Amino acid sequence: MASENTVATNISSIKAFVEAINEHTTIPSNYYSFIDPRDGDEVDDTLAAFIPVIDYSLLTSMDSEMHAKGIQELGKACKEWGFFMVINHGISENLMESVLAATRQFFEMTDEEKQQFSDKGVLCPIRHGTSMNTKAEDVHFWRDYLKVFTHPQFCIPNVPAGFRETAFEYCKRVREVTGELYKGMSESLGLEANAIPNALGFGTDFQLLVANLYPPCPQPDAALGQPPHSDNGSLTFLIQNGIGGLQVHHKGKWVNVNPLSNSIMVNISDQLEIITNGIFKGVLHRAVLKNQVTRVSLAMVHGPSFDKLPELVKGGKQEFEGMNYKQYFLHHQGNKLVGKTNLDHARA
Ligand SMILES: O=C(O)CCC(=O)C(=O)O
Ligand SMILES: [Fe+2]
Repeated sequence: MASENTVATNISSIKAFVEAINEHTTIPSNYYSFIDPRDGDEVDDTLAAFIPVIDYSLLTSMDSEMHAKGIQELGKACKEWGFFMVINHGISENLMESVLAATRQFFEMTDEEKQQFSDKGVLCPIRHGTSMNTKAEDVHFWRDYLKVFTHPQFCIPNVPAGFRETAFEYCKRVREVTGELYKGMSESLGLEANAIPNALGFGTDFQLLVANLYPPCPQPDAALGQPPHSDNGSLTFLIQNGIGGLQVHHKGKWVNVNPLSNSIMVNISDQLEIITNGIFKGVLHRAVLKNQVTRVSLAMVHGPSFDKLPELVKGGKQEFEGMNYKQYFLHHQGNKLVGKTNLDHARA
């Protein structure tokens, strides 16, 4: 039995750790994110009803009034929340469920089967591991992950059966929606539609699949699945297995996200904040835990082309220094994630 005084060392999978403990009442002390449960962290659910909903069919509409309405709503969401739910995106519920099921099956493979994918470094195209960055962090997180490069090269493993095919289709569809959102965002800033796609090198852009597994946690109020952070790319798409856990930070409060059925949660990330000179905000977010069920989420991170220096699309006093995305990615993934401090690294 784990006790409050236990410091867990060498946990290479929190899933395996949880399965090995039959009776557990406390978590290892180096998983405590909060001294007192959720110490000083106010959750305000009255804000949840105001989370922006973006109707994708408006953005792609041939009707100019409808299109303009979609653009206006998208721009507002990017500026005020840095987060929204997309509806009517045209990606079938069946595909979303299949890719989540295949992801879950990946984690359900034996430790021996997963061993070949164990994390060997940030630039490794397939890596399976636990927490966020076990080498750099003092506190660990109740999460196992699989991270795979999916564009320009598609590197999904051949196991479990069907994972590669389903993920290929999902990644392709999500990238199409990303391209349209980039165009809509450009227009919302009064720029021509291709301004953001061009600034990010869309075409040879980077796409990363991040699968997250959060096993049941005996003290869900003491630990976190992921700490408060912003994502390193430009736009992240998130779906989950029907179990909530994402919280976004808005106006100084945490807000639980309960996505509308068949919607995709989208967050603005650091690279869009950089190229818009801070007009769009990368949202601070974190993952909280449950004590009875396993949560699976699938984040598709979209970033600029790896070797391109993303270009500024909005003028004014430049808030950020140019840094190519590969450098930024290495910095973000190779260090401890503390809020949005990685963005400070790119500040002018
Ligand atoms: O699982 C979640 O709700 C959050 C995932 C996330 O923030 C990430 O993978 O970057
Ligand atoms: Fe994230």
